[in-house]
Amino acid sequence: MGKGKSKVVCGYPLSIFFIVVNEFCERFSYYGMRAVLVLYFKYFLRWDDDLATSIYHTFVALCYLTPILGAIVADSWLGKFKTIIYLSIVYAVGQVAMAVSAIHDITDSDRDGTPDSMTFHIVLSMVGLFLIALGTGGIKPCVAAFGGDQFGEHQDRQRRTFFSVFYLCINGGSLLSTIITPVLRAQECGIYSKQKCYSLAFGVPAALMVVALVVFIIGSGMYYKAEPQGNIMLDVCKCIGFAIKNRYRHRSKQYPKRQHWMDWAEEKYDKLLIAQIKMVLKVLFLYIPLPMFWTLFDQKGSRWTLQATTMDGNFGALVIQPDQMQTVNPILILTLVPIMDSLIYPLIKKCGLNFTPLKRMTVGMLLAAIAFVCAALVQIQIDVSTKQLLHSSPYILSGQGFIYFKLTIKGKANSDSTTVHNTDKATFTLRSGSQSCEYSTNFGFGSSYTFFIHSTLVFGSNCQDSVTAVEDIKPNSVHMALQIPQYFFITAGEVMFSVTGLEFSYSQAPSNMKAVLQAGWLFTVAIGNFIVLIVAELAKIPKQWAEYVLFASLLVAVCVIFSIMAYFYTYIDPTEIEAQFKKKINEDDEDDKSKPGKAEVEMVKRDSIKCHDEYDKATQTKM
Ligand SMILES: NCC(=O)N[C@@H](CCC(N)=O)C(=O)O
Repeated sequence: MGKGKSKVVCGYPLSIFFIVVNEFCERFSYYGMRAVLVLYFKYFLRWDDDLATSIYHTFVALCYLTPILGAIVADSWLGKFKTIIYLSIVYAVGQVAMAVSAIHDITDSDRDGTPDSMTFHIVLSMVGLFLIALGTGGIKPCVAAFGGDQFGEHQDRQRRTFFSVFYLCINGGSLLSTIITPVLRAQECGIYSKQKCYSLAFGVPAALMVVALVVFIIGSGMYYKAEPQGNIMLDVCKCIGFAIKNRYRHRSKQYPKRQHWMDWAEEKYDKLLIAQIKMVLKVLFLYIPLPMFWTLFDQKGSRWTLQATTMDGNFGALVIQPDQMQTVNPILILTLVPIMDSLIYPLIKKCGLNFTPLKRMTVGMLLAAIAFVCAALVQIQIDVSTKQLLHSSPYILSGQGFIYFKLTIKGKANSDSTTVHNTDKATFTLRSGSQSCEYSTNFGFGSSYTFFIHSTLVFGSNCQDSVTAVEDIKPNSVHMALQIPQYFFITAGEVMFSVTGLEFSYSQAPSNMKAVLQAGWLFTVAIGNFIVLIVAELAKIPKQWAEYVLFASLLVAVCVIFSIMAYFYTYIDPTEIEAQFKKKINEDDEDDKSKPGKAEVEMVKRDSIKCHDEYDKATQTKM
């Protein structure tokens, strides 16, 4: 059944239990730390919003670039198992560095509650983040591919289920940590003085990373560990370089054409390697349009959260903060993945439709585009209902015996600033020397008020009558629940696109390049994030709804291109192709030994024909 020494439970190798638990803990660690990172920059390191945002996105982008490094190390040097162990240690050290960097007491020699040497905290946290990006990115392509490796050749169904469960664990970990770490951060802790407890908010993810590592090591005896097969990336680059050079040297018409430009490497390179490179190039070519999906998907954390700040988060007993709306995504993932796997896909199959991976991914893209149309409609609703400036208070009342102050009620979640939460009855204390009095009022989410305090105010008495509140900006009236449809569509799209793509990247990769192709898949996420920055910077569309429509249209256009490319894609079984190649190569070697005088040029031609035959035989199914 499975390939390792693992026991088999209900048709699944027991070893994958350790892999999915490891993933759960690792994702808890990653998303938990990420959830409070911007607030740490802003309120602990005292950075402004722009610097905090830029460093945050640079960190996320780095997390999706380092998978290439991890994959190269795994596939060509250490193997996936050792790579996961070593990089998990690097990762855990990074998380611990973050936790330590957030202990204000370390440099708070005057014990006033603020660090005295910010440089120490900044340097330590940057080193921590670099190690985390190296660790999380490095192990990411290896863990998924290592899980896939545990299944035997005839366990396609189980392997597909594994990738779904794997995705559930990612989102289970992310959901829990996104709820828990902000709560931990809001606690107060410290030795000399009590401050917001970022060290605890980073410390718990660090502990979870150690748990992830321990769980992974416990499963050690059960795993199937494929041996690394030399510096495959270097071989691939050399082989491609040689094919291009050789093709250029033989550009004259007198040389017969070859079926594929990579066949020009045949004079020097193993036919198996050439076939494997062809497989990888085919999939990488198909990846070209994919970043556009991530461009839309990753705006949940930016544009959609900003949109939520202009909405009403009052759900009766529960007041939802704008950034908490993001938890709708993992909640929906946990609901939709089982529904899709056990109901929708089998139903589609029963109807006789062949809903292939590439068709699923195409539908996933369309759903993401629909999500952005929903976001645009919500935005129009917000724009219509919004925020007219009712008064320009300073001009109305200057010099009339009033002093005034302005208060904006922001929909920020648990920020460290003095935030008055939606529908809270806020109480202000007005002081003059030792005298004071209190003023209370109710606020609406997103509203802005100017308070006029009469200069004849008598302290000691109730100051309620001496303060006049004027509403400058109306409270948000469009409810955050209206974001649920866009979250639903983007998450349904994610299930079809991302879960399927993860498995597709594994199943279509040659045995020695599984992690490399996973890294290629993750690289599309990094590119997608860069596109957000570029489009947001260059397009500068004044209306937010129009920007949403632009992104939706771009994705639909890209989706059409992808569906055409997918139509011409032929699914392969890399294991079968590799086995056939190895067999043929052995037969040829035997042949050559028995016929030593055969002309070399004839041999190249014959092998080339066989090579195409094997490849063609094994690539029959279309989109
Ligand atoms: N719902 C978020 C999620 O599942 N994220 C996954 C996949 C991210 C990606 N872009 O590939 C994760 O591994 O964090």
